Amino acid sequence: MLLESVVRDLDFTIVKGNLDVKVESIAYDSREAKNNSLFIAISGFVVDGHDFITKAIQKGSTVIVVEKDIQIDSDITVLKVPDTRDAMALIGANFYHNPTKDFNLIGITGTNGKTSTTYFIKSIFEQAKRSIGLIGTIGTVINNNVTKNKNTTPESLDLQKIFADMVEAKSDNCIMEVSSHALSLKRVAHSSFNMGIYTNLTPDHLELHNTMEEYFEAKAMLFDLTSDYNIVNADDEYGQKLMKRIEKYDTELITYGIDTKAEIYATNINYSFEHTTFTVQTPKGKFDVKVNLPGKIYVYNSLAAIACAYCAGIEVKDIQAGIRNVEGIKGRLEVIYKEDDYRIVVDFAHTEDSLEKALTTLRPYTKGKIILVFGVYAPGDKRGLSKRRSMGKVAAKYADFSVVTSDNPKEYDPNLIIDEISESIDEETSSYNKVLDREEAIKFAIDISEKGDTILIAGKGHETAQIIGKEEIPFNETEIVEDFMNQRAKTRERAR
Ligand SMILES: CC(=O)N[C@H]1[C@@H](OP(=O)(O)OP(=O)(O)OC[C@H]2O[C@@H](n3ccc(=O)[nH]c3=O)[C@H](O)[C@@H]2O)O[C@H](CO)[C@@H](O)[C@@H]1O[C@H](C)C(=O)N[C@@H](C)C(=O)N[C@H](CCC(=O)O)C(=O)O
Ligand SMILES: Nc1ncnc2c1ncn2[C@@H]1O[C@H](COP(=O)(O)OP(=O)(O)OP(=O)(O)O)[C@@H](O)[C@H]1O
Repeated sequence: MLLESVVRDLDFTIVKGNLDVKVESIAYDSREAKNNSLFIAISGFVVDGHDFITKAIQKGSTVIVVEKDIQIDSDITVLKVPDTRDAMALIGANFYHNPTKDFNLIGITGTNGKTSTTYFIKSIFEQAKRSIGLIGTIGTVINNNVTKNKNTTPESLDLQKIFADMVEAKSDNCIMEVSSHALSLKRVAHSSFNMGIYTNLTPDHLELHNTMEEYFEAKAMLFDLTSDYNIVNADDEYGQKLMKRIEKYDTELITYGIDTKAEIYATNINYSFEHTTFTVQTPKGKFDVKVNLPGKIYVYNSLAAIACAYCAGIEVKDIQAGIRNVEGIKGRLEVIYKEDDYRIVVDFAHTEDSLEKALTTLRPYTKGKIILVFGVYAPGDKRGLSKRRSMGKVAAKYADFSVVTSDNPKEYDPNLIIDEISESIDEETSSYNKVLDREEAIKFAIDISEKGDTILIAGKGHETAQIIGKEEIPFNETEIVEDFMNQRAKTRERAR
């Protein structure tokens, strides 16, 4: 593609060279630069992409896009823009022929419930025979092929490529999780969203956003990018705030809730561990729904999906079947071992709110004790302290016994992280133990458990690796529990 087309609608100045250059590929990492590529220099959190321009040129880049004044001697084209992250989103959209204009793009944001809601939406759309791609924490799904993403919401250039792949695969719809990082770091800039869905807002990622207000503003940005419908949880305090923020927009606002009467709301809710049934009231009438997951959180998540399907004009029978067909979601209150009323459950809860919700959801179905195995995934320095303390408080309040262990310590000292969580628990109760190694922590929890207990292994959910230092170490909680239980059964058999 000619550079002139690649930079269409971009705000830039030509530092040197001209626009009559053929661009064969685009890179934001010098290691990915190829012959006749355009390299975009991003000022990162760790390093500065402007320091890798020479490397990119050595690898064949012939166009460089910068946001800083940089001396470049090579005989190439250099463009300067106010913000290279924003420029990358527009350049990506241009290079891949604006794929989001060719399908119905639905974005979902909020602290918790995004992944689960996307799975309900996907199932409903498929039931209605509408093709749909998915982008989120579990990966990208196109025609049921799953590929992993580095981030929940990929970098803008990668995202535009995924959108283009979806258009090529003839997906008419795309449901994607939009993280607050993505909104702040312009990963979804220049994408045309038809619908935006808001779930809830509770403390998380404050190392990037500093305050809840900043965090809210980041999430709210999604609703500046939507054209047709905004779907908002009316029971959520920040949802109410969002509704006020967007009330003047032309986009139609559809609310959902349980405690607040909203456009889409649930009544007659009946809970059991295996499933929840309720009646949904909509402006066009009511119908019954069955969700195969326990607790109020999955009523919310299915309501968000129902509101989305309602806006898309999907028939009631397809909505009902679509929700019912979701048998369970990997790593979301997933029972990985069961013997009578004894259960071992894996859940992706990794914030104070989700941990509280997971523990309170399990409580009514636990005859004995709830034993919680958890760590905290947050920067191991001062920035992660409040998360460690508040998750410690939740554990002390809602679990009967906590085994404090490592989550993804990354480059931080896991012992310090565990000590800080434990200090917070210790202010309330002495019912906890520290076990550094996560596998040993799981085994310890099983060893101290009794009939009727529930063990909740929280934090990693569907993940199959632990990040220690810079290494990703395979770590599969389901396999660890299965192997350990098999071994125990054999040992007991031999002892008889
Ligand atoms: C804080 C954050 O979001 N960081 C993202 C950011 O990294 P960064 O700005 O620190 O990049 P950097 O390492 O300083 O490098 C700067 C630039 O130099 C380039 N470079 C670097 C080295 C080199 O040799 N050559 C070169 O050109 C890099 O490619 C980059 O363009 O840009 C990178 C490239 O796009 C992202 O991969 C990276 O996500 C990291 C891995 C991350 O952990 N992000 C998390 C916090 C995140 O985004 N999470 C959200 C929310 C998840 C949730 O729902 O909870 C998500 O959407 O995943
Ligand atoms: N509506 C909800 N409100 C509060 N907590 C929830 C809700 N739905 C799910 N959870 C809890 O949050 C955890 C993560 O859920 P899910 O993966 O759906 O959220 P997410 O928003 O995609 O999270 P992430 O962005 O971190 O991937 C679940 O394992 C569960 O413990």
